[in-house]
Amino acid sequence: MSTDAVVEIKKLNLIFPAPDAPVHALSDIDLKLDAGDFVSFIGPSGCGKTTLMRVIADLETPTDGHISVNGLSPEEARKNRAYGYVFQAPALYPWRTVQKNIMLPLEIMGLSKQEQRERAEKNLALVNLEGFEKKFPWQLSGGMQQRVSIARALAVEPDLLLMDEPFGALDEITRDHLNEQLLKLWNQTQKTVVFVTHSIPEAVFLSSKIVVMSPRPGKIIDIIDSGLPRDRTLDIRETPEFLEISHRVREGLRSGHSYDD
Ligand SMILES: Nc1ncnc2c1ncn2[C@@H]1O[C@H](COP(=O)(O)OP(=O)(O)OP(=O)(O)O)[C@@H](O)[C@H]1O
Repeated sequence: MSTDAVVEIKKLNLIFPAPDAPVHALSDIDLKLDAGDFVSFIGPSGCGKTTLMRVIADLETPTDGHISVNGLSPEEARKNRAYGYVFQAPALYPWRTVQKNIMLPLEIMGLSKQEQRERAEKNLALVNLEGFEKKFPWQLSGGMQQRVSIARALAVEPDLLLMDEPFGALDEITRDHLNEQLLKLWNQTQKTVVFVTHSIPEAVFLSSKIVVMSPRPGKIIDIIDSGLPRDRTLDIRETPEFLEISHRVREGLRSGHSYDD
């Protein structure tokens, strides 16, 4: 395995055991993600996007094959706090303020109170939520809550930001706005991001690499290295280059019969 890759996966399979019919969730996955990539996993419901991300995060164990994260096993990488995870729902504690929500994992890490406060402040600024430290989650909109959970994930200073359909529950206007903000954040922080989505425009707009998956069993059908500039605005969605990549994603999904599901 080369050491420059942040994530390297070779011939990986994952079969969920079940007494009646085991589920072959991931089949022969080969994938290499480089530092600074913004990678989207796109595919229909049940194709294994979340499972693949959970394998990277050491939340699932593959049945066979090889995976390394920063040249280490996923377990070692997790112990080194390589991951920040953002879920579909913001999963904030309602009885803790925004600041205290962000500080919680830092408290568990044993950082000093001052370091916790500094990191909360810095990462709230990154998601444009300065001044909201003392608010409670229920005082914020859904989009703002999701930004808090992104700030919380970034505050542990992970190499890899793993995002599982973080904007799936939001309206399209809010989602567009957050997509633009997320791209800015990616450019500012130079993090490696892995992002799960069902949306072709979202995947093409955000990504430097798009991984198209098909169900039964979950396979990678196509890996598209996007030639779009890193610094993009939503206007790019009207350009022939954007439409060409979208077309290739759609063709990949169609060849995997994803539309039948
Ligand atoms: N713990 C588990 N035990 C058994 N089967 C599971 C388990 N977790 C996931 N699966 C199955 O594995 C397959 C892949 O699931 P996964 O959640 O990764 O898909 P997905 O592409 O993320 O779907 P969605 O877009 O709906 O979130 C599905 O058929 C799912 O039912």
